[in-house]
Amino acid sequence: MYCTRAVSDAVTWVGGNDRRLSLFENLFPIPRGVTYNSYLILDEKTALIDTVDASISRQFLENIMHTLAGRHLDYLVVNHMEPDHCANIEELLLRFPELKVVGNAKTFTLMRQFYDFDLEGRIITVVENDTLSLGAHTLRFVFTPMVHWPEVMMTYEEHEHILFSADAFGSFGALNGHLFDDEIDFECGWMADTRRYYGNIVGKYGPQVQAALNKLSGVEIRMVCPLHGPVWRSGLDRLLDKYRHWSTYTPEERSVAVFYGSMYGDTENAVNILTSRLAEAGVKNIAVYDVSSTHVSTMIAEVFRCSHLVLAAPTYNNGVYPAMLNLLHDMKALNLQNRTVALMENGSWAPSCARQMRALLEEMKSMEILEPVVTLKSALKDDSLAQLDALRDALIASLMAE
Ligand SMILES: Cc1cc2nc3c(=O)[nH]c(=O)nc-3n(C[C@H](O)[C@H](O)[C@H](O)COP(=O)(O)O)c2cc1C
Repeated sequence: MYCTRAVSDAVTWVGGNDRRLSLFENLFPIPRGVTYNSYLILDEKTALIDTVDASISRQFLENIMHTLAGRHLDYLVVNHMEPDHCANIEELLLRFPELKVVGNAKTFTLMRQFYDFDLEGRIITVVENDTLSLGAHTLRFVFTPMVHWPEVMMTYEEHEHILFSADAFGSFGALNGHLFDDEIDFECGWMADTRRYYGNIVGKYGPQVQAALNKLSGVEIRMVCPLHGPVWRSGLDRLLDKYRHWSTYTPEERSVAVFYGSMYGDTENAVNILTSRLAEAGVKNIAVYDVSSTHVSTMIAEVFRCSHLVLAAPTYNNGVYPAMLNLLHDMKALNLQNRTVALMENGSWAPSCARQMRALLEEMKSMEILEPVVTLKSALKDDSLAQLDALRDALIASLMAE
C-alpha cells in the first residue's frame, strides 16, 4: 500500500524509511534508521527527483504508481548517482517507455559504470543552469560537484522556490510519520544526527559546500528537500547557519569534548579528575567519550561541534592507543581543522603517545596545542596533580579568550 506525503499541491514525497539497516554505508551506526527521499512533481509534465535504495523499492514503486494515478512519468532527474538513490532507475525505464533520464555528463558516466541497462535515446544531458519546463514548474540545474560526489547537482524549482539538494542538508534518522522540520523536535535526536551525517559524509568537502552556498546565496529558497531526513521549510536559517559553521570548520560552541582511551582505568581516572576540576571552575557542558566504546562517527560530530578537545591516551607498543589513532586518522581524513587541543598521555616505561598525537595534529590545519602536556607514568600521583591543574587553567583561559 502506498505511503506518501504532500510537500505542496504539486509535489509529493514518495520516499520511504529503512529501520532494519544497522550500518549506513556499512560503516555508520543508524539506531534511528534512515530515510531515502524521492519527490514527484505533477504538472503538464511529470518529473521524479531521484529514486531510492533497493531496500525500499517496493514501497517506492507503490508510492509512485499511486501518485501518478495512471499518468505517465516523463522525466527522472538524477541529482546524485550514489547507489542508495539509484536502485530503481532501470525499473522506471522499463515501466515508462517514454521516460527520459535527466543528468549531467558525469551522471551518465557513473550510471554506465554501475549499471548495464540501455540508455540509448533515453537521456537528456544538462549543463549548469539549464532549465526544464514542466508547465507551471520549471527545474533549473545547479552543479555542486564534490558535495560529496563529482556528478552531484541540485535541482531548483523556480515556481515554488524548492531546492532539491541531493545529499546536502540530509540527516540520518527515519521519519516517524513527520516529514517537515517543524513537525519534529529538532534538538531531540535530529540535530545530533544531522551533524553526524554532515561531519562524516560531507565534512571533508567544506570548500565545495562553501562554493555551493555561495552559488545559492542570491536564490530565494522556501523549502529544501534533501535525499535523507526531514524537508526543511521553517528552520532553514538555522540549518544554513550550521552549514556555514561546519563548512568553514568553525566550532559551533566554545565548549570542551574529551576523548580518552584507557585499558586499566588510570588515564580514565585522570580524565575524571580533570573534568571535575573544570566543572568546579564553572565550565559547563563538558562532553566525555571513551574512544573504545564510542563510534568514531559520533566523536567526529562532536569535534565539529566543540571548540576545545582533550585527547588522553596510553602509549601502546610505542605508538598511540589504537582507538585514539583511529579518531585522529578520521579527523585528518575529514579535513578537520581550527580547534584547540589539550593532550594527556600515559605509559608505564616510555610514554610517547603525546608526541605522536601532536605530530598527527600538526598534519591538520590550524590546530593549537595547549601547554602543558600531561604525562602520567601509570597511575596519577600527587606530583602530577599540579600538571593536571595547569592544563585545567590553560583550558579555562583559552575557553574564555575571544
Ligand atoms: C599491549 C600494551 C602495550 C604497551 N606499550 C607501551 C609502550 O610502548 N610504552 C609505555 O610506556 N607503556 C606501554 N604500555 C603500558 C601502558 O601504556 C600503561 O600501563 C598505562 O598506564 C595504561 O594506562 P591505563 O590504565 O589508562 O590503561 C603498554 C601496555 C599494553 C597493554
